[in-house]
Amino acid sequence: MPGPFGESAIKADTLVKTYGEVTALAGLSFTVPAGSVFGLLGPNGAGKSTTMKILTTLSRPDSGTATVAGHDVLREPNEVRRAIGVVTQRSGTDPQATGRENLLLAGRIHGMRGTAARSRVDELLERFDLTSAADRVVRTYSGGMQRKLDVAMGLVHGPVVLFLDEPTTGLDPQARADMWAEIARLSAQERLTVLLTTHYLEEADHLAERLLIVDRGTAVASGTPDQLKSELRGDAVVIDLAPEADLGLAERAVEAMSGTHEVTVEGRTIRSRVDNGASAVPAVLAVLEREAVPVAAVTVARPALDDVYLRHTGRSFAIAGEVRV
Ligand SMILES: Nc1ncnc2c1ncn2[C@@H]1O[C@H](COP(=O)(O)OP(=O)(O)OP(=O)(O)O)[C@@H](O)[C@H]1O
Repeated sequence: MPGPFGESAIKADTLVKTYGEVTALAGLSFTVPAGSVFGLLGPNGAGKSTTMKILTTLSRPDSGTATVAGHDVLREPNEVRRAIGVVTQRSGTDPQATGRENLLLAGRIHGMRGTAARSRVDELLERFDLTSAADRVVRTYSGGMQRKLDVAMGLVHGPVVLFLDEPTTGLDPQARADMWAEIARLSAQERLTVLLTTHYLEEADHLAERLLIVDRGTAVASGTPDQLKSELRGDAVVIDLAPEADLGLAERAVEAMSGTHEVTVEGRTIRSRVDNGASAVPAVLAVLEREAVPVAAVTVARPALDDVYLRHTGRSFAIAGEVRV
């Protein structure tokens, strides 16, 4: 179902931004379907923050255009600001005020007053599981609670697009899992469009329906996490043979199967690449049974997003994270 501004909540078209000699964005284009979670990934200095700043009207591109929620970021910045929520890495909360006071203040900044503001704040406190802590000052909150309050503040005026800059950096695993669940719920149930940047490939894989890998100000790869991973040579199927199995016979049988590549044998383990692991496993088992080769175990492993990242940026994610370009 198209939203009020069509199927795309964000359209960036050939964005260029330079800072003196440094080209932060070199013609970046992408679209974000309405109601989806979109992940922007890239090493330090790739241009993620610059992109966020342009889309949230805090910076102007040298050239190129962008629309957010159907409004042009340059010609209609006020309409864009009304339609978006922004949660930056640095918390915008006042630690000396209570959670409720912070939310009421955020509402007031958006012109919300009286009963409407109070009931919206109650609703958000409830949704983010902060009701019992609502009247405590924020400096007593755990990191996870503070982050939830940050996101609640970004949502107080009911935006249709939410920008989240590294939403779970510094959170413990439980708080991260809670935040993931909340972001997934917001997009699924409320058709909120979420653009997030993250340094956690696992987070991008888990949460983002589509990903854009940015490097040196341009898009180097995009697609669903599964699409990006399937660009690699498919799934790995690992067959552990029983001790009495005929190794040579098993290897020949697997090699002869169509759609099976790169068959290698190590000890009693046969590894191969297949296009689709889930459908290949029953076929592999059937072939080995026909040849009377006893099998101890079969496992399927999908390529990790880190492999995709390495392929497209020439650097592994962990190393790239430390490199300033
Ligand atoms: N205000 C500025 N003045 C000068 N150079 C800047 C400015 N802002 C960004 N840059 C440069 O532009 C490039 C892109 O920076 P940007 O902050 O967009 O990258 P990023 O992908 O968000 O990185 P990070 O993950 O470190 O936040 C970098 O080379 C950066 O040094």
